[in-house]
Amino acid sequence: MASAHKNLSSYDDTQLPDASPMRFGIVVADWNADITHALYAGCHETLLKHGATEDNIKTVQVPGTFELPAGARMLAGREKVDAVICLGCVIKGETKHDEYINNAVSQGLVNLSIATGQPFIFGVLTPNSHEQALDRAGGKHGNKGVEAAVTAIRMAELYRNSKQGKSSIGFGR
Ligand SMILES: Nc1c(NC[C@H](O)[C@H](O)[C@H](O)CO)[nH]c(=O)[nH]c1=O
Ligand SMILES: CC(=O)[C@@H](O)COP(=O)(O)O
Repeated sequence: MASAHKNLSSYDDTQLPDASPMRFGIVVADWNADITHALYAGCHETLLKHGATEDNIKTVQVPGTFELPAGARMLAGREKVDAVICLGCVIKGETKHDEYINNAVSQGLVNLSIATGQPFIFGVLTPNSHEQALDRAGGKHGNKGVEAAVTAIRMAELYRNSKQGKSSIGFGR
């Protein structure tokens, strides 16, 4: 199964940069809160584990996943952050409602990243069932909130280096 080979929840934490100087935003959707709040816990815990401080993590709650780009834009406009992590869970229903939300949000976050030059991380589950969501929110496929935090730390380093004019980043250079 694809998830078995792509589970960053069991990442090599010795390879991650020190997050102590970094500033993060987390935007979390309250729809399917049993899932998204578990993603949030995994994400927040991982940022702290790598040195981020409580003071340097700003959290915003929005009603649903569709509202994540707007919440992220407001947060990034107000706070000096090195990366914004967006957490949500859209469970497929009978109609194409999920597709409209997922397409809008993924495109919205890409647009924000390109327009601002800042990293906006897509931590949105798009499962077919509640069970698939649980599997990815601390279950058998790990916690995608942890993975979103790992991605945010790496992208925050890239963003901070690039602001300092460091053009050669990665592969030990
Ligand atoms: N069905 C799900 C939603 N729907 C709500 C939308 O995200 C949005 O809040 C509404 O359309 C008003 O703009 N949201 C989720 O996060 N997950 C769902 O499964
Ligand atoms: C996001 C969804 O697909 C869901 O909440 C909406 O359900 P439905 O498509 O059955 O109206």
